[in-house]
Amino acid sequence: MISLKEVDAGYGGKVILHDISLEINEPSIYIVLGKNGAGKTTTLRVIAGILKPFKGERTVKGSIAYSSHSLALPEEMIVKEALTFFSQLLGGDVNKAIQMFKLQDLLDKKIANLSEGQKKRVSLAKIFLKDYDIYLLDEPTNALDPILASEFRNRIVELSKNKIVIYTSHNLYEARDIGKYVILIDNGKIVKFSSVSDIKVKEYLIGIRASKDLTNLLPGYYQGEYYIVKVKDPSDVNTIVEKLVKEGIQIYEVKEMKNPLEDLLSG
Ligand SMILES: Nc1ncnc2c1ncn2[C@@H]1O[C@H](COP(=O)(O)OP(=O)(O)OP(=O)(O)O)[C@@H](O)[C@H]1O
Repeated sequence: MISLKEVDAGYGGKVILHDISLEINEPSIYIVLGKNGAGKTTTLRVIAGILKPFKGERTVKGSIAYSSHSLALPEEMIVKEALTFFSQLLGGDVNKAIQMFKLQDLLDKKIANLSEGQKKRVSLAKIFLKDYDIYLLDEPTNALDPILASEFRNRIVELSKNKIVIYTSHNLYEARDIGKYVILIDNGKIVKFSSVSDIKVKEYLIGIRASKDLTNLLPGYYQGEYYIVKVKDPSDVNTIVEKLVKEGIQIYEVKEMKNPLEDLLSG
């Protein structure tokens, strides 16, 4: 259970979070969205109990796993030593965590010499050594390769059946993919707390790079080598791709040109 009541919090006397109230009881995935500097990490720090509010009330019942933005790893240790150290400190099963994050080949490497993604895997393995009641995950898939990121998201969905997971992200697609609730933070305030299914995005801008000129086939326009089409729902992209393939056109790339979160935050 997490409860914040009229919390102000920040750093060095400067208020960053203004009058934040939040009640979370139901096990589920809550995605915290917001622009850079909006206050997502600060909110997680308050929930984690690392940052004491200037005013208001914080109540949390249950054990907390916190995966911070800054990875906070002992850089001089090799991976195996670090995980053993964490398991001695926190308890838990090192081998399970090693397998979960595919760390077998990295065990004898010094943490300082790992790539960002590899460090992220070690840092996530640390919080999956044992079970917690509440998981606070600050951009957990950032720097993970797409396969690991997808496996990780599946694991989190499974976990959220009986745990509270609060997950910050910049990506509304990721939110839609796994989130049940969205907490939108803007300028240190919670401006929206709703079901993901209630979030309406006006339109998605999709860029298509293809073997032929698409001007006469689809309503849209060129921006560099991408042909831009506007769709109301991400699933419309499949229909468009199928249509183009039927016309014998080769598709090199389909990508999201603008994060729909921008629309959400601009009202
Ligand atoms: N340790 C700190 N000391 C002073 N100010 C800080 C500190 N950490 C964050 N801030 C400030 O607090 C504000 C909110 O930062 P926070 O990290 O919570 O944002 P965020 O939404 O997580 O951003 P991002 O998406 O960039 O991670 C920013 O203006 C930031 O400069």
